[in-house]
Amino acid sequence: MKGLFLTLEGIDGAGKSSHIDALEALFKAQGRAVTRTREPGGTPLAESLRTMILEQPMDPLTESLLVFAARRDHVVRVIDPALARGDVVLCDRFTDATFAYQGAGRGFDPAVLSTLEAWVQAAPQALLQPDITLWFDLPPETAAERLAGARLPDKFESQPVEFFRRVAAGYAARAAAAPRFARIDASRSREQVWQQVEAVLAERGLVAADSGARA
Ligand SMILES: Nc1ncnc2c1ncn2[C@@H]1O[C@H](COP(=O)(O)OP(=O)(O)OP(=O)(O)O)[C@@H](O)[C@H]1O
Ligand SMILES: Cc1cn([C@H]2C[C@H](O)[C@@H](COP(=O)(O)O)O2)c(=O)[nH]c1=O
Repeated sequence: MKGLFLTLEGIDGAGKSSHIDALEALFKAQGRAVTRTREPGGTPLAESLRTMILEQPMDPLTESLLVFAARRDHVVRVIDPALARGDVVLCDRFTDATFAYQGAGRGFDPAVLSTLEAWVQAAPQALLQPDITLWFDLPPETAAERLAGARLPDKFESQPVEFFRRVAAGYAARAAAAPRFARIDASRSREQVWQQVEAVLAERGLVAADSGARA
């Protein structure tokens, strides 16, 4: 069976992670093997880099290089082998996050990011890209309200709302340019958000219409 690469994207606090358990259950109920992972991270080396990226101040080029270094290790050790086995890879963030955060958020040159992407995601036929990207779209003010008090903010979560407006605009631009994006209105209740996720997967023929899984 052909592997399926599904990524979840959105600003911090958009509600992505709240649906990963249900996504895993949904695909497993269809008889699929699932590899769950995240970025930055997903391998011991990439998780070490994640700690640096999320905790230490650095300039946007350093940040971009570390994010792509982590991604290279992740792609080679986890994502490529899982897709070759025919797994569904559920990845909490991937390269769209780099264009949104380092590109739109930090103002770093997207042409340099595209070059790094080409090196890191090089594949025999074409660039490795997600088959589908669930984009959890939520106003930054609502995300900030949801995150307030929920956990200790990391380097990115401590950024002002203007930063997240730019990140959100970055995601919107990526989504407008690539049909693999499916916009999820993340301002709804958890149940309504999950219903949108299920509907999108069914519309795209990735799961059976009435799968029975619940968020
Ligand atoms: N639909 C919803 N309505 C209200 N609150 C929600 C909803 N979905 C998630 N939340 C809450 O919002 C907060 C952020 O959710 P979650 O951790 O899933 O977001 P995230 O996109 O994974 O964030 P991050 O990328 O920063 O880890 C959590 O406290 C979660 O319980
Ligand atoms: C992949 C990737 C991530 N980031 C940022 C986005 C988030 O603020 C954190 C990851 O935290 P999460 O709770 O696991 O979502 O990292 C980034 O700036 N660039 C990237 O490429």
